Amino acid sequence: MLMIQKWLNQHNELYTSATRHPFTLSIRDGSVDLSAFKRWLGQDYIFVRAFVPFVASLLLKAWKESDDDSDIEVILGGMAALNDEVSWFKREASKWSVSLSSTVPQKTNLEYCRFLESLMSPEVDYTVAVTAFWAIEAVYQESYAHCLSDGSKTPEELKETCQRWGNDGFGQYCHTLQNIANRRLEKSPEDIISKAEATVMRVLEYEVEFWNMSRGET
Ligand SMILES: Cc1ncc(CNC=O)c(N)n1
Repeated sequence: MLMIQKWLNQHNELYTSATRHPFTLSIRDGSVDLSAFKRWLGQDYIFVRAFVPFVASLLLKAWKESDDDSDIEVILGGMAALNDEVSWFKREASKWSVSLSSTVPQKTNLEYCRFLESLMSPEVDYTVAVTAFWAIEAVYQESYAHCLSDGSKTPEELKETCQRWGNDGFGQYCHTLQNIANRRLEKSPEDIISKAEATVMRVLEYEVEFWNMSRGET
């Protein structure tokens, strides 16, 4: 069995808490509190700005370490999507009257961004970093695709947000990332596999906490 599938089975509870979080479930059933959505929007813009240099560092690792040239193209495609995403956040924030310049990063966000920064170190193996990248993207893909699936009552004004990460193209892209990660993991020694697994767990925990921020209790 492929490594990522094995981990998802083993850590199914954690994976489900990230991909079926009360915040995204509330979008899906239409009960979402719009102030929670706005809080998420402001915080996620800050996260995405830190995510760009992480992906740049991953591109550098792929160029130095990858055994397959097409990895670079996949990651570069992810970068291009982020360029578009940054513009989208600005437009969306103005639509919802969220001031991005006065949004203060919450503790969880700062911690998640610091964790990303730790993964940018040249000491971190390409296999570990690309596996983390897959996990970060996959949580959003699964969470938002669920908001568009059969029986969802997602409010019209939130459908574009769900489409951004829930569309089929993004799903295909996540699948490609998963294939890259599995290919690398198959060829990796035990210590790298353990590090990658622990990193995926950390990502999932941070993603749960990130959704929790939408509650605005802190
Ligand atoms: C906290 C978090 N995790 C994953 C993503 C999705 N990747 C890029 O947009 C995101 N925007 N925010």
